[in-house]
Amino acid sequence: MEPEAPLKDTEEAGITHNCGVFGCISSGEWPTHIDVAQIICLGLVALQHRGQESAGIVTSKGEDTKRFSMHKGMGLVSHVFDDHAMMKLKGNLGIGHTRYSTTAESEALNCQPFVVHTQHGALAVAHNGELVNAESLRKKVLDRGVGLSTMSDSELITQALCLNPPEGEHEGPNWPARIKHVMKLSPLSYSLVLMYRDKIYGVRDPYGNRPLCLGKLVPVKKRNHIIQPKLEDDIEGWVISSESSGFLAIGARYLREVEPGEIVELTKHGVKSIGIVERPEDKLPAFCIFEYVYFARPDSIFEGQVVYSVRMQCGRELAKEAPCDADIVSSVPESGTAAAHGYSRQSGIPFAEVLCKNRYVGRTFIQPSTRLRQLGVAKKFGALLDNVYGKKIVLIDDSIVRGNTIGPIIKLLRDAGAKEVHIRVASPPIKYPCYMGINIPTREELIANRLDPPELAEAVGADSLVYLSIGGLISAVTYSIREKDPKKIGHCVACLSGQYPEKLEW
Ligand SMILES: O=P(O)(O)OC[C@H]1O[C@H](OP(=O)(O)OP(=O)(O)O)[C@H](O)[C@@H]1O
Ligand SMILES: NC(=O)CC[C@H](N)C(=O)O
Ligand code: SF4
Ligand SMILES: [Mg+2]
Repeated sequence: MEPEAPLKDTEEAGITHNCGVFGCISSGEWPTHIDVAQIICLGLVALQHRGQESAGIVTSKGEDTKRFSMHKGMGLVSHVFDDHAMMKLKGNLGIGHTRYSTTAESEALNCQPFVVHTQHGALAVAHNGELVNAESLRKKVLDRGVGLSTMSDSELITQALCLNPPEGEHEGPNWPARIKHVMKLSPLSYSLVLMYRDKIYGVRDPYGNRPLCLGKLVPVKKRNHIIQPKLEDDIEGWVISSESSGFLAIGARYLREVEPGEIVELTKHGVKSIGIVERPEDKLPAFCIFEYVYFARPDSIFEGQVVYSVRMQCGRELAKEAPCDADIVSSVPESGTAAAHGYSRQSGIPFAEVLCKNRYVGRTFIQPSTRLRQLGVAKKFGALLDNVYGKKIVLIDDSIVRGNTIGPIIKLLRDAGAKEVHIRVASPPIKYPCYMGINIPTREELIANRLDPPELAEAVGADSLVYLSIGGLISAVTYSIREKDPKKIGHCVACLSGQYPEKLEW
């Protein structure tokens, strides 16, 4: 059967937009022997999946409040940071950013980190998230008679940090108090890294909506290809990052997550927690559940668990909720694969690959024109004929958003001789917009608002189609952390349920 409605007027696939933030500070004697800018650059490469529009790095020697070295530009990290750019970036500490725009245009003006000159010297800020009350905060800042040069909510945060805290300041700037003040003015969503003179601050909003974690840089001694840390006191520095995925690549060891509402301070002497801004009493954390489902790299760690293992558990839950009589379980690579392995283990049906992905075509949504985007899926996959021909297949994908991807893939499999194709989706139907840093299509564009599962199955040419339930997703995500204090566990599922962590301003 030819795929119908979901493929009309298609533009892109998936849910888009996030950002990556990264910071690094060297320990011991300054000037340091480690190449801080290079570490940040590699750290950003490992966060590239979070943002591919622009990238920037700001470094500092840590002795001067007036001067930072900075390089920012449009495009991928490897494109922005050529040898010439890297030469400019000297220093003992620095922060970096890789961006997908949410609140202002994707153009050079809005590249991050933002640098602002305060009454006490230069401050650099990198932000992942989106302020839910940007409008009123914007008004507050503008009412002080200060101008903003962009529409970016990240620049707004930077300027809001220039406001003196209500209790005033006596001996120079009190950054922790300023940060707390801004956190009280805006509850979410942000994970921030800030640099002022010889310090980096890391900040996670009180709901912990966006991820942020800490690592330590250990000396790299290659022996049998294993990175061996020497003694504890040999630590070469500290890093802070949206995800831990890049830590091994830069010789860093995972330390811990920054807690919801926590402010941490990184200096040449170490990392310390300098305060927590609490949520309202009755509120649980609201960590974005789609970090587990789709955004994050599978080797990252959130809440003490590896993302890949959580995705496998989603597949197990799906097998319990939506069993299927089939010859093989397979996946839509990349993000659906871990869940397919979980489904296979739970059901006892063997896993086999049915699609070969062209690794040089990136996530579908980054394609530049409508025509190329429409061709996206076809450009991206080929069918593995021997695994497909005459088979009843359960095909797992992590999510269905606009419904652009799944129809052409089913057609590809049928053309290759598949006997039956049953779709199982390792997350629930997405029905509502996100106001916290993720660009989810409009309600009309979201296929789950137009077609229920049997209608969608028919439209995309599947023999059956079942989504994981919200309860099933939450139990997969909390499966390995169920022993933890229940007050410390909570996930945002607003795009699935319509229940937002805070009352929205509009
Ligand atoms: O319903 P749609 O709007 O078509 O979007 C859903 C698809 O988009 C994402 O894949 P993507 O190709 O972006 O990335 P991936 O390789 O990480 O799976 C997601 O994993 C689904 O496969
Ligand atoms: N996706 C993000 O986290 C974006 C951060 C910020 N709102 C911007 O648009 O630059
Ligand atoms: S609404 Fe959805 S995408 Fe947005 S933060 Fe919540 S779970 Fe994540
Ligand atoms: Mg996919």
